[in-house]
Amino acid sequence: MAKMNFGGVVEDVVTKEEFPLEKAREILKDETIAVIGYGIQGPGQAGNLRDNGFNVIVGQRQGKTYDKAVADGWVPGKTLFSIEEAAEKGTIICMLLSDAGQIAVWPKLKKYLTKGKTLYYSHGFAINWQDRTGVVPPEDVDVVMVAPKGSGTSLRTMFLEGRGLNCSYAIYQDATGKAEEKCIAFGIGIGAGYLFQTTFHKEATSDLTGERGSLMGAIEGLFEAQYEVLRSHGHSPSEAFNETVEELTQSLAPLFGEKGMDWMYANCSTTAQRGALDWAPRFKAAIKPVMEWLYLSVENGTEAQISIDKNSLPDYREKLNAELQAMHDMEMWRAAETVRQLRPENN
Ligand SMILES: NC(=O)C1=CN([C@@H]2O[C@H](COP(=O)(O)OP(=O)(O)OC[C@H]3O[C@@H](n4cnc5c(N)ncnc54)[C@H](O)[C@@H]3O)[C@@H](O)[C@H]2O)C=CC1
Ligand SMILES: CC(=O)[C@](C)(O)C(=O)O
Ligand SMILES: [Mg+2]
Ligand SMILES: [Mg+2]
Repeated sequence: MAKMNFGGVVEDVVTKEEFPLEKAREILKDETIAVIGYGIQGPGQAGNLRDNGFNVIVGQRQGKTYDKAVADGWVPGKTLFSIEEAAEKGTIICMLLSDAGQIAVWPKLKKYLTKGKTLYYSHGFAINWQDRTGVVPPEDVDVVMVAPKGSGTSLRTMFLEGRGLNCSYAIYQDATGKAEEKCIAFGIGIGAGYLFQTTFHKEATSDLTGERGSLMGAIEGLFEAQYEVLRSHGHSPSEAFNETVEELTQSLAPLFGEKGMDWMYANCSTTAQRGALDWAPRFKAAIKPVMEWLYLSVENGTEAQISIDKNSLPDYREKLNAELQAMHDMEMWRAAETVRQLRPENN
């Protein structure tokens, strides 16, 4: 553990310096890691673990993603199995099915959680809302979590670029006395940037807040509101899109990603700085009550229940795809396609 100061608050975190890959390999050398589910996180975690020299198998039901696993080099009968076969062979069972899928398969899978095995999650969902999910692990298994703070797609691409995606980790149940070292070793194995400690409860609530908030929901709401106001006042799609999204992703967000918001501000005009400093508190005041509403809706289980109900419907995928298509078809995101096409590096 390294003690690091985060804005005046000291936290214990794990980095590859105190916990190198060789140590992680040593800790997990006798384990068979069974990655159950090959959607978004599955390929990222399984691929990184395999490339890092761990003993990994994949369990996935037949269909398009099974074929993707084959295309990625997982060999049927050797490293690629049905969900149940993989769960039987694995000593670390990684629940990387969708959160609703985990509820559906739990009754079939729990019999493979024999004494001393490890049940691994990348989200606090199943355990934190166990009154709604029905997931109650046997007492003689370790239950741990490493939650990558980003898409499984980025986990893989950042690994291939020699970078790392930050992850949180938590221990829910330590039956063997070795849950924590296994958990951290796993996090290093999947290519974490640094690892910070949490609980299943804190991960689940912060994650659902973040994705509904600034990471996905709030940012789309912000973009749509500004784009529509600009368009309704006679600005062209090109102007509205560049002032709302393109400039942010291509010029300004990389600046504050690299050296902080004040540095991004400092690299903009004094006119922009004056206005942004005046308007930031107004947006904060308008948005904060919605954030409190969101947090409450997560904390009291409403958001989890909506996800469970909607994502357990037999046609959830068609319905989700239709909603994503409607987003794709919005003028703003169609304008985006032309803007991307016009990036000099794209033509
Ligand atoms: N998508 C991401 O990048 C992130 C996901 N997570 C967590 O990681 C876990 C996995 O999430 P994703 O990779 O997004 O999952 P996903 O939605 O991509 O689904 C993974 C797999 O689940 C299988 N599946 C779904 N329902 C099933 C059922 N009833 N029976 C059998 N198989 C079923 C699908 O075939 C799919 O291959 C979740 O706990 C999620 O909250 C955490 C961080 C980021
Ligand atoms: C990518 C991530 O961590 C999210 C947004 O929380 C998720 O995909 O659930
Ligand atoms: Mg997340
Ligand atoms: Mg999430």
